[in-house]
Amino acid sequence: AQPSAPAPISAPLRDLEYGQLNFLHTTDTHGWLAGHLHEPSYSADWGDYISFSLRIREKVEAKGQDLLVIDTGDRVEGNGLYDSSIPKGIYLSEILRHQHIDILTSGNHELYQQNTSKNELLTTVPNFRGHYLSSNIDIYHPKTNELVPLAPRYKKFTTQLQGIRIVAFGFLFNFNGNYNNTVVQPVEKTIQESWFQEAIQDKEVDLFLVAGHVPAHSPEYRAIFKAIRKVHWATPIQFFGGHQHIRDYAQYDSRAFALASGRFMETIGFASIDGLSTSSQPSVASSPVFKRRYIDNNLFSFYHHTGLDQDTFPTEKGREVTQMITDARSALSLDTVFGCAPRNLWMTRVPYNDPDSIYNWLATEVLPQALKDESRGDSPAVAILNSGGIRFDIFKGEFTRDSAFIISPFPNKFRYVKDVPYDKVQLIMTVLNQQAKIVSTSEDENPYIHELGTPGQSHADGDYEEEETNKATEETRPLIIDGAGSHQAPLWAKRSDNPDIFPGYTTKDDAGTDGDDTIHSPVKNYMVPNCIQGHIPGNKTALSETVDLVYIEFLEPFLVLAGKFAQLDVDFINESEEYMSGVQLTDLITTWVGDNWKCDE
Ligand SMILES: O=c1ccn([C@@H]2O[C@H](COP(=O)(O)O)[C@@H](O)[C@H]2O)c(=O)[nH]1
Ligand SMILES: [Zn+2]
Ligand SMILES: [Zn+2]
Repeated sequence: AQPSAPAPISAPLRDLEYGQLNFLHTTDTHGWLAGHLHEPSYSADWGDYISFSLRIREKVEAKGQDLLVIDTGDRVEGNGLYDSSIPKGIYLSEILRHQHIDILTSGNHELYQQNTSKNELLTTVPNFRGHYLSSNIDIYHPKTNELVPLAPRYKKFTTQLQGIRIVAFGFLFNFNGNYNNTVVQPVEKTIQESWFQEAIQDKEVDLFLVAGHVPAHSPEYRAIFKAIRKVHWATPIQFFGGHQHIRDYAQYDSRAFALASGRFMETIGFASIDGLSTSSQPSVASSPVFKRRYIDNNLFSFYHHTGLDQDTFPTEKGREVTQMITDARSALSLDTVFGCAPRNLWMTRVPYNDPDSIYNWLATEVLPQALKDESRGDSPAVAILNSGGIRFDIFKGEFTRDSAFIISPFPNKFRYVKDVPYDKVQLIMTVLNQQAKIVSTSEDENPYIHELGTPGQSHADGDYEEEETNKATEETRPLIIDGAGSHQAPLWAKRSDNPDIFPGYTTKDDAGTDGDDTIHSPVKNYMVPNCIQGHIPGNKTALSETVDLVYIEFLEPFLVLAGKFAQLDVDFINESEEYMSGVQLTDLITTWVGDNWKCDE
């Protein structure tokens, strides 16, 4: 039966512009497959996304067009649905696999821990066999210890309906923070290898598709673009990227574009290309036309773009996956409440030293009050955290087991070295927060910098003033509805008369300012330093000349470098010891919340 027409809802949405070949893209989902439970604008879950892609497929295939679904990595670390199970990821892998993904790749987060990359090799790659590509990652096979590609380097395939001939690759940016069971080869070196050179020599190609956990604007993608263009001066190239947690679209030339689709299941990226050649029509007269759209991940947008409604939109598979997510969250007790936050605490909505900054809260309350190694007696300490280790805001209200993993998912412990001159610690802080100047070896942006600070931000000039960004904002967040579950459309979606425009993503990219599907008003945002410090005890003036230098272990390689610049004669790797019996930041936060943030009876 014909689905009934959707209820007319007046709202400021831009439509999708379909083409001969269409794409849906996710990146940096970091375990947020339940969507955002407190933010209606991003409240659709992986089950809804499955329904959405099935419905879009029906729509485009009815017109004889093709659809490809892409994911570019960082699927793990960042949400209780992944991080709270033992072992990590057991529920997530099962939920993920129900989406049909045509091309997927690994991010850096799949490689930090030995078990995570092992799980990619033994579970995710087989779950997506024939679709998972890994052009520049090798792994020591856990059974044979042989160094093998994590997944096939590339593939050539032909689209179902039109016979568009595609050569696809799957890259990771030049990452060097991986555990030593994997090897990431720099992109620039990989593209000189014979398999890549042979792949791009193919003359019977209508499109090169480069999926990767690589920023849309990056030296890595420019190198791949140049390598392909050396052989094919006009063949269209569509890149999909990620890692910076931003919406972005880069134009390399009139036939080569790169789309990056945000983070944390806030965004479903859409791209389309018209005017491609095909196997049956190998030459076309006109130039291809590329389009892009960033879809806010909520049911209101999904209904709008599919032309369906709450009765006609859901698919059986989508409903089943939504149920799987609900069951997994319940099995993992993710709604267990540890305390109630008295106010919102923001990552970038306010300056990092503002009373409403999450970093200020950590530096002045959590670290001084909860981080203390009793074996160190009265020794004062300075504890250093990388801002990038804090992943999300805290909302006023219930602070749950899920919240703890959302804010601090990493299993990093604290380490320390004794009796470090206080002035050297401050010098180290200065060095860490100006890392860009010190480690940059070329004019290109150095990916090393991204390994320290808050994702999506560059700290090159060391200033932290207000700047406009395209992130979601506090004004979006008052839409939080007490007690609301997921599947909530934005509040304004319910107003059919004169919809308000709420602040949110207002993306500016190489194609202009019309990329977002939902029209928002812009917001301001603040830069965050690479690292913050907390004084233990908290009173700085009472510090003696030397302190214990405590740091989150992720920082150790950066401290080695910064220590050299500060002329501190400390061997961090051999002289440091575990602090407070190996407590992790997540546990520290949970304990502090339980002790300090009581819920009203
Ligand atoms: O153990 C870890 C691993 C990573 N980080 C931080 O994560 C970001 C990178 O995250 P993306 O999602 O790839 O952008 C990096 O800036 C590290 O600061 C960490 O703190 N601990
Ligand atoms: Zn990420
Ligand atoms: Zn990443």
